[in-house]
Amino acid sequence: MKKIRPPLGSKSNILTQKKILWSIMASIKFLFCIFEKFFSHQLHRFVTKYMQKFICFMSPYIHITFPDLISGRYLRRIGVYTCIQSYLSAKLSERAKRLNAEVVENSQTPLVLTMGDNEEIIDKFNGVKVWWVANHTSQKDLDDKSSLTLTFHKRYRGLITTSYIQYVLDEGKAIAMKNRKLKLYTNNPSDDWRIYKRKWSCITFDHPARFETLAMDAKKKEEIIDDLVKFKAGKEYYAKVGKAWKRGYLLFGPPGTGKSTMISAIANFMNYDVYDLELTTIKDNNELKRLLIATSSKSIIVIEDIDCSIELTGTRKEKKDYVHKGKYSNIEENKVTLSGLLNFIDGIWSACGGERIIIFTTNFVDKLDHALIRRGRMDMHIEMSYCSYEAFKVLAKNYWDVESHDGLFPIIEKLIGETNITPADVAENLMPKSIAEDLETCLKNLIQSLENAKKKAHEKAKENAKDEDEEAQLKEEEEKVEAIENSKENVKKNGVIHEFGLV
Ligand SMILES: Nc1ncnc2c1ncn2[C@@H]1O[C@H](COP(=O)(O)OP(=O)(O)OP(=O)(O)O)[C@@H](O)[C@H]1O
Repeated sequence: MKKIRPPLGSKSNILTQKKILWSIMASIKFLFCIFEKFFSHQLHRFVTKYMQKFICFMSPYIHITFPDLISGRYLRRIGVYTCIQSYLSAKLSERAKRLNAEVVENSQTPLVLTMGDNEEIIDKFNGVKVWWVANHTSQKDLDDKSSLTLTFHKRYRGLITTSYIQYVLDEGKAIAMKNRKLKLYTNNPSDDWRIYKRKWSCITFDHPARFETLAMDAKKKEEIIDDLVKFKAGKEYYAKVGKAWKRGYLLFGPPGTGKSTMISAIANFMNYDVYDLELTTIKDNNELKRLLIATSSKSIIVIEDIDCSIELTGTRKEKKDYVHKGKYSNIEENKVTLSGLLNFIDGIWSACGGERIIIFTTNFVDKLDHALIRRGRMDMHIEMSYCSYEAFKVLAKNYWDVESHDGLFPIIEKLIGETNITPADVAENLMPKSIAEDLETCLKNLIQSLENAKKKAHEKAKENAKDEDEEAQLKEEEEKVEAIENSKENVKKNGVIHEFGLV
């Protein structure tokens, strides 16, 4: 009798298929258990290894894993993992469905969204599809490990390993740099290097100064901004002309004219970290070089009050003479020499890393050795001068959001043209000391300060003139006495000659 088969897709047929599937799976599991139980560990590993190799050989896909090597470190530099994560977060997080939220301290955007565990997202590069998967393994007694795996078809190996990965790294680095908070570094005394394993200590750099709030001549400000923009975009240009990608600025002017404020404005404008180099704690040129090597690119290296930090004739100076009197005040000599500093600025080591700005500040530009500040080393000399009316208007806008005042601005304009006042003093007057102080009170305070400064300058000039007069009078008298003495001497000499003549 002919057996009647149940129709395909019927309930009994599906049940039969399920039974077969279950029995195949059970058999595999059974075989696997026997294999695990009766074969040695080595053989087990050997078979697993070759199974994996076989699967890889059969699969047309390539997998590249990028581990998070520096997870959890205090000084977290922007590494490959961070770059890729930034790229994926910014470009693709809207496509991912499971996200991790992280509160990152050093980021401009405190809440950073990254791909969730085992989340997969697809990216396209020149029409080629790639897959990114985030992995996170948490093992007992071991550190948590995170990694990102990139999968693509082996046909596109060349394109992906050269162009795409580089593209992702460049984009990710730019995004990470834009999002991070700037850092302010200061060098540790070398005796502490071994203890803390760090040459530089850092804190978040949060100075609000910007070029818009900087009170100075608008044309000069524009020139500086143009120079910075050109420098930032100048990677290829510097390579073409064979020059290291760095630029030096010398800021000079009286105290309180905004040299430090300018450095902060440059750092914020360029989005660069600041390395504040304290020369007086450095023992010798070698240490100076090692500190330089430990700085990163996209940074500003600052030496404030360079005239107080080093003997600029090239000879050494006693440490106890320095303004800085700390741990090292008992050290007799600072062995950082002028030639060491010149090497620091443009020796072969200075080229490592690139994209660096070096800034010196001084109140006494004439005291500096010409070799230190010649063009090429300090490419731009910027004079920070006393407050002009234009600069005052910037400060008035900063502090009170006003651009004019019919009664008081013209008086200030006249007085500011007649006397020297630093932007720091103007700023101090414009800042209200209590809630009761309004704009008019502050402007009147400023007028009072300007009048006082004018009076003081006038008295000083008079005193100087008096001193000069007295000095001139004294000189005249001295000359007269000298003339009388000379004539007496001559008479005496002539007399002697005469006497000789007589003989
Ligand atoms: N050009 C300026 N624009 C805006 N604010 C300024 C300017 N100059 C000075 N100030 C104000 O005065 C304060 C002191 O200025 P700053 O420290 O930048 O002067 P400096 O020239 O570096 O002085 P020093 O030579 O004593 O170090 C700043 O905090 C800022 O508020």
